Amino acid sequence: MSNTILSLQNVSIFQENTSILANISLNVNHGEFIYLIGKTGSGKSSLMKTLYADLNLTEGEGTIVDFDLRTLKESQIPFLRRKIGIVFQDFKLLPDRTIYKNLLFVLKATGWTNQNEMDNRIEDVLDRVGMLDHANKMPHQISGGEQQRVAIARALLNDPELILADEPTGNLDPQTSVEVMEVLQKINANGRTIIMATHDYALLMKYPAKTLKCEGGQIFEVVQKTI
Ligand SMILES: Nc1ncnc2c1ncn2[C@@H]1O[C@H](COP(=O)(O)OP(=O)(O)OP(=O)(O)O)[C@@H](O)[C@H]1O
Repeated sequence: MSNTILSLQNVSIFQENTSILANISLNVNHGEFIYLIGKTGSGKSSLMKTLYADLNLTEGEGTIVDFDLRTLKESQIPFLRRKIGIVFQDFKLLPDRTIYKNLLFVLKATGWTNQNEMDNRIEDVLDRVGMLDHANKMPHQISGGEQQRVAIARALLNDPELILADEPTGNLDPQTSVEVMEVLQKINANGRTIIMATHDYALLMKYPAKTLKCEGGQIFEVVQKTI
């Protein structure tokens, strides 16, 4: 098996015909933790969206968790999304149902049918993020940090090889950010690859890792002291 989980070659990314990132190349190996930084509007979210096929890849070559982004068909997107866990800044939990039912909804939507297996899986992922005791609460009954833990649990449901986290601590206070980061670190220590877009330089300093910066339509690796 190749050690590469993500490869982009000479990729250009557009939003409504405007070039956002031009002719970029990057390679991510299994098990890496990668930060993606850069000013507002520099293209971090556009890159993330390309990786989870919310934006079509129209220029260059890209493969991710063994899917070819250039030739990916609409019908393959659900299968790609099962191998990628996505975590957003604003959690995106369904407000009208409990934590348990939020997770059940995702399992059913991704093809699970056996009730015992679904219950075991939900218990497992909630336990991993320390939220097992909150399964029957509604999203509004838990804090932002707890909602983000649940969102991470949701991303883990299908045991993805790669987690894409787009500013996962953007709505959290510094202490809660550290707690959520500890969860992501643990997931990475268990062998999962994580790409995390962030503006939180305090976290970068506390948890050093390979850092890629979007700037001027390009993406390049930076060493921490020059950030
Ligand atoms: N749906 C869209 N339609 C048109 N233009 C868009 C769309 N989404 C983003 N853009 C533009 O693409 C550029 C890159 O935006 P993007 O969201 O990728 O940046 P970012 O680095 O993630 O910013 P932030 O740190 O604020 O999240 C910006 O100029 C933005 O206005």
